[in-house]
Amino acid sequence: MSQVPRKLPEEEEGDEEEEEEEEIVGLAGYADGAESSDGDAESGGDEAFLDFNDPFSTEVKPRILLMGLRRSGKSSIQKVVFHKMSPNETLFLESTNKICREDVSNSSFVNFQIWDFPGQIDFFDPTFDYEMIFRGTGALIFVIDSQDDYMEALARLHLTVTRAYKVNPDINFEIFIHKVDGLSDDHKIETQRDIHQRANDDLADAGLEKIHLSFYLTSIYDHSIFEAFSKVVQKLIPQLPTLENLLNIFISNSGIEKAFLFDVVSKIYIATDSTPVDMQTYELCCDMIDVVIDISCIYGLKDDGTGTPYDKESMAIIKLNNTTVLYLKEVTKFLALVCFVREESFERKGLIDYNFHCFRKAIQEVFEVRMKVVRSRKHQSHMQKNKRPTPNGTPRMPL
Ligand SMILES: Nc1nc2c(ncn2[C@@H]2O[C@H](COP(=O)(O)OP(=O)(O)OP(=O)(O)O)[C@@H](O)[C@H]2O)c(=O)[nH]1
Repeated sequence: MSQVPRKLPEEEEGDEEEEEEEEIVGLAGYADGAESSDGDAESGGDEAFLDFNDPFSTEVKPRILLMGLRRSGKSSIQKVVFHKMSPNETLFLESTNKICREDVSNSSFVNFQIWDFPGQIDFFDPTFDYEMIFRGTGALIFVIDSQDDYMEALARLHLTVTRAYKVNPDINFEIFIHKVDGLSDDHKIETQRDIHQRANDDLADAGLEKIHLSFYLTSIYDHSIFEAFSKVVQKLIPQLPTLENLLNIFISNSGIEKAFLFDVVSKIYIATDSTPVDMQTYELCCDMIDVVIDISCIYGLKDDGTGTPYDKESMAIIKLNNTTVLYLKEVTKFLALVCFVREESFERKGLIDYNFHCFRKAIQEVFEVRMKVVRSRKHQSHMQKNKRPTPNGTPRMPL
């Protein structure tokens, strides 16, 4: 089953060629057609898997697997992060009984597929082709319910990680110690330490200490799940170091304290400058995006309901009572820059805006490089197809 990604109002069909390119570079609009270029994947056809075996396509459209025991919270995470479901509503989610594949590439900059596995599935059943699944995977998120006894989860984690690593050593293993909203601060730290220790000991006992596991404390009841997902996604973005560099240059030349590049739809931040991120700052950014989109949806659309709530004109300034200014500006149709600026630095808004203009241009250039590669690749494969003779031996093109 594939679920339709959340969309903001107004959907238009775009030119097929253009749509595919835009989707890859992340410059596509909210108005993109609902048709997914992953139609093959959705239908479960072989072509989808062939596509994932191609290192280039893996790079641009990685697959993220959500695994873990039953009721650990996998579907809730997916619904809250990508469908804006309120955490309380997840109480009524039914147990997943088959693999749910969702392509998020048409709904946001963040361009990947999420596969939600049912907790009770025995994916090492010989009839189940796990090799095929792990081969095209960028990240494997293993969800552990911290409010439950996690011994069984740890055993399953070990089995999953070792099998997956054998098939594809490049997978990022991301462990979500989930539902920590029910734990005290001390208990959280202790649980994380214990899980970390046991999981790594198990790997060391199996002689696999080279496998790296990353741990996150998460809950759908606060922003921790968005922050953790941001970090998982960032590791899959090949342009990340360039984006970080650009952000560093931008903030140091503009007197800005901190800047985040956000995917507006999912509120995942795809890059930030190299100063440390604190949770409160991130939460404020998320709240600001919500305010901007909500107000724009209510007052920004035309009388007949057309228009988009986020476009080239989108920007917002919020002055906090602690002499800090929050400044949001549109970068591309999917991305927003959210900055923290001191009031005195914000007096030089002209300078900030000029630097922003340069920053935005640089970002677009970064993605244009990718677009050129995609175009030339497409052209090459088109030429190769045309060169192949027809089944009766006659050439397809005049020689
Ligand atoms: N307290 C708390 N409960 C959560 C959290 N995330 C999910 N839950 C609850 O956990 C229960 C199970 O969530 P699901 O998302 O259905 O779990 P699942 O892993 O997809 O389960 P299967 O589909 O059976 O594999 C639901 O009642 C959720 O409301 C969390 O962060 N904190």
